Amino acid sequence: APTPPPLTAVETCRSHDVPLPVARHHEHARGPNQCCSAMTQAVAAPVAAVWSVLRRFDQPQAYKHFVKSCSVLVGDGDVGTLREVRVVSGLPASSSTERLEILDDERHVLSFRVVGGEHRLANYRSVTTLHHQDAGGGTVVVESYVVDVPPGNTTEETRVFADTIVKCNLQSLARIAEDLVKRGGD
Ligand SMILES: C[C@H](/C=C/[C@]1(O)[C@@]2(C)CO[C@]1(C)CC(=O)C2)CC(=O)O
Repeated sequence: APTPPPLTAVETCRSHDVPLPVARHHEHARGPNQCCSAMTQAVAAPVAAVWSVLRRFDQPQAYKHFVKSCSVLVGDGDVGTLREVRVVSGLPASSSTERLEILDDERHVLSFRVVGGEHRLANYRSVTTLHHQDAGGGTVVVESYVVDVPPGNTTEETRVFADTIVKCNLQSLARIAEDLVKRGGD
């Protein structure tokens, strides 16, 4: 059976009863040769614990296992900060220069965009938001992105590639935050 069309970010948010105002953050203007996607991750830890890991723009390697190292080129960790990410071997990438676009400690919204580097995901921009799960005190993470489809790849190939990395990142973020809470939130 043909793969179903990917849910739009707003539909994804709706499907996880994420309040629509938050879904607004995940509406990306998609150009003709771009692809976008959105996914969610449940975390058995409070929003504050997940946010404490997610918000560290200078330390993505805390949960992104494709990142070998990160150095801050400009800024102090707030909006406008530029980081240079070095990537593990085995990916069609070696480095990425990324700018922090949104860091909202009240509404738990983080967004960055790729502004350079040696890789194939030109103009990648993502938005990640955290939501309190009504029952159980856990967290739902919603992450969406928009990216150029590289020459020689289809939209679907691009989406599968980026989705796979984002899913790994979100699963790792969930484990790290859950361990943090188990260890007593040190
Ligand atoms: C898909 C996105 C990141 C991708 C990369 O950071 C990169 C921009 C350089 O290396 C990668 C890990 C893979 C790649 O090909 C393009 C997920 C995220 O980190 O938030």
